[in-house]
Amino acid sequence: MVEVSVIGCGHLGSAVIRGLAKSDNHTITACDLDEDALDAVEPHVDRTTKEVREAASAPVVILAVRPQTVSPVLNQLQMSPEQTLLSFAAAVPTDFIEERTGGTVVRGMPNLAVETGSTAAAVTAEGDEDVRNILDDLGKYVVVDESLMDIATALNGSGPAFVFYLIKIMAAAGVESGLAEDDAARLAAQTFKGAAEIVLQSEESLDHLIDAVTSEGGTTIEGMEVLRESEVDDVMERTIRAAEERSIEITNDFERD
Ligand SMILES: NC(=O)C1=CN([C@@H]2O[C@H](COP(=O)(O)OP(=O)(O)OC[C@H]3O[C@@H](n4cnc5c(N)ncnc54)[C@H](OP(=O)(O)O)[C@@H]3O)[C@@H](O)[C@H]2O)C=CC1
Ligand SMILES: O=C(O)[C@@H]1CCC=N1
Repeated sequence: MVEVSVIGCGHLGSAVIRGLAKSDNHTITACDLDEDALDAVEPHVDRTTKEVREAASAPVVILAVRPQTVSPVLNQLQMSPEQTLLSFAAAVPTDFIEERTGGTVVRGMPNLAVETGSTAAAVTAEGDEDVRNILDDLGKYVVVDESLMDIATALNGSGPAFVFYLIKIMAAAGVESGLAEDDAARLAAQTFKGAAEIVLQSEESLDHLIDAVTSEGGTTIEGMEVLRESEVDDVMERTIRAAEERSIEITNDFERD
């Protein structure tokens, strides 16, 4: 069992808690100022607290508060170098955190799929065995240089929102043609999941996989023609860039502090 504290039990923190609870490998302390947030995660944790200092003793402390709340939380968090502070706060540089904690800092950017143990995460270091176990239980991760955390934040951190939007558009087209909403939503979501699984498991290129779906004289070729002639490449590029630029902007604010 790895003892872990999660500070901030909002959207991400509560999803981390539910994901870790499913793996059954962790003793979890949940910390938040908000009583409702603690009540919501209470069935999945061993202990809840409103006091940051009570969450500070675990070997791994996960920081899942909003960027602007990081500094006040760190002011109350007494940690030592053998403990790891695993920060999931977007755009908060490692240096900024290291200057304010005695703990060993690992910066990470997961996404909401921590909930199902299928997150895509970028981390600046693998950390010790406890940290690696936690990351493994939450999904898959890659180790990247800190300079790449802004693009990771846009791609895999914000990414689920962009994918949810695409699922919504595809499902809506199905409903427009007569599918029941539930059926359309399931077909669209399962199609994303299945396609993603093929990409992860196949050694073929994405162009090869597109070809494999595109039967001669069939349906896909018509759809692909519309897609290729559209502005979707530019739109998705701009979507990712906008999120990346915002991450850089927030990072710069921290570096000025
Ligand atoms: N949402 C996501 O998909 C992802 C989020 N992140 C990062 O995770 C962090 C949290 O994001 P998200 O979960 O969306 O935000 P939320 O606002 O949903 O959650 C933050 C939680 O922290 C609580 N909080 C505020 N101050 C303290 C404090 N002093 N001590 C303990 N808890 C406190 C908040 O309470 P209250 O609301 O009362 O202030 C809230 O419950 C951010 O830094 C974000 O960049 C990273 C990857 C993905
Ligand atoms: O929107 C945000 O700022 C956070 C970071 C990545 C996902 N959510």
